[in-house]
Amino acid sequence: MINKIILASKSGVRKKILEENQIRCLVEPSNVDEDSVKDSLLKMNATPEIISKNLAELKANKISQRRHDHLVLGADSVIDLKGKIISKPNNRKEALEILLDLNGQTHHLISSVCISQNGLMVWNCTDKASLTMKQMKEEELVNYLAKINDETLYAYNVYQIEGEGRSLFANIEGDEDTIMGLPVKKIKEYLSNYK
Ligand SMILES: Nc1nc2c(ncn2[C@@H]2O[C@H](COP(=O)(O)OP(=O)(O)OP(=O)(O)O)[C@@H](O)[C@H]2O)c(=O)[nH]1
Repeated sequence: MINKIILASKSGVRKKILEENQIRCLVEPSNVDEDSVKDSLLKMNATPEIISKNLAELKANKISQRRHDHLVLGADSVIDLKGKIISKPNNRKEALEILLDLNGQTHHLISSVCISQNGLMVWNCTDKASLTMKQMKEEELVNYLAKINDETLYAYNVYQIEGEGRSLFANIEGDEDTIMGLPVKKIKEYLSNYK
């Protein structure tokens, strides 16, 4: 069983999820330019799932190319609303627009993971959760946003499922770890069988 890998992510949440599952990790963020990758993939009509898979692989391969001594894990999470990718807001006006788009609708939170070795993908997985938002008044959404600080809003997008965000939803199907950015059960299974 491998229990020490490199996490190619600046996400403290992902590190926490790995450590809570007895997977020790060294952190080396990839700092991949996600927006330019997304833009070029969208020009090729890539789906949100394809975009998240590609970003996870780019992040893992970039670090793995210079760290041949470890397995490297990259990850990416996207919101898929009826086939349209919903990226993180750049300001509070955009955050409210996202919430209004998600309002009363069902969307998917897709988290993709890639494990690379010597600069190449050796394993990957993608997991989806389905979240149905309550039909809320705009005023309620404004009041909700007022409770979310900038750091959380711009790091995690418009909801933190383990926090205030849960109150937005009428129904949630799927793994909470996946929603938080890491389908850790599948990762554990792979690493425990790694030879
Ligand atoms: N705590 C929490 N974090 C969430 C939730 N939903 C998404 N996230 C985090 O939001 C971020 C999604 O953005 P990504 O681009 O996948 O990752 P990142 O944080 O920018 O970090 P990199 O992997 O370095 O790109 C990740 O850090 C996820 O862990 C949630 O409900 N709760």
